[in-house]
Amino acid sequence: MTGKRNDYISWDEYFMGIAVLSSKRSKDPNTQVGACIVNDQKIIVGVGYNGFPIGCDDDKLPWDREGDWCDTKYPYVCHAELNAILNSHGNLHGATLYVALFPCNECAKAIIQSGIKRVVYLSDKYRDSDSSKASRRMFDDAGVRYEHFESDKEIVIKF
Ligand SMILES: O=c1ccn([C@H]2C[C@H](O)[C@@H](COP(=O)(O)O)O2)c(=O)[nH]1
Ligand SMILES: [Zn+2]
Repeated sequence: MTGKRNDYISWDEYFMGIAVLSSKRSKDPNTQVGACIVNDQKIIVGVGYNGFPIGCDDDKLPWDREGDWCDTKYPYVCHAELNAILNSHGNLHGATLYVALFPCNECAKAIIQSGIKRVVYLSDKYRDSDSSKASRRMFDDAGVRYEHFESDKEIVIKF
């Protein structure tokens, strides 16, 4: 056989694959989110997933979705996009964020402020929420492009 193989994955599939793999580290029982930031040289400059802050015990803080706000996960969980930004090194201006879930309004603010200019997302399950509407509004104003990830590939990892 001669020549290169042609069933290799695209850059978008590669980086979204890393975002999805990162989500597998999440301990959230309902929604696992991973994020991967890539600079304009196609170099990964940050990864993250949703979880409690460093030093906060995942076995002690709540994972509930409902009840008294302080007894749910929401006030404590650090979102995947924010973790990826906080974990990043180097300049994020013009970078692309690959993320397993369309960013909430709080993450949208951090994305814009960090200089990220393109967001590629997989799930948009909260599309009709006020938070998603606010994110789209801010992205549109700030000139951040966002696009749904499309692929017909299946990537299986077996260890
Ligand atoms: O922009 C976002 C929005 C949400 N997340 C995280 C935060 C939570 O851990 C889950 C959402 O939980 P639900 O049970 O689906 O409400 O997703 C994130 O990382 N980034
Ligand atoms: Zn968020």
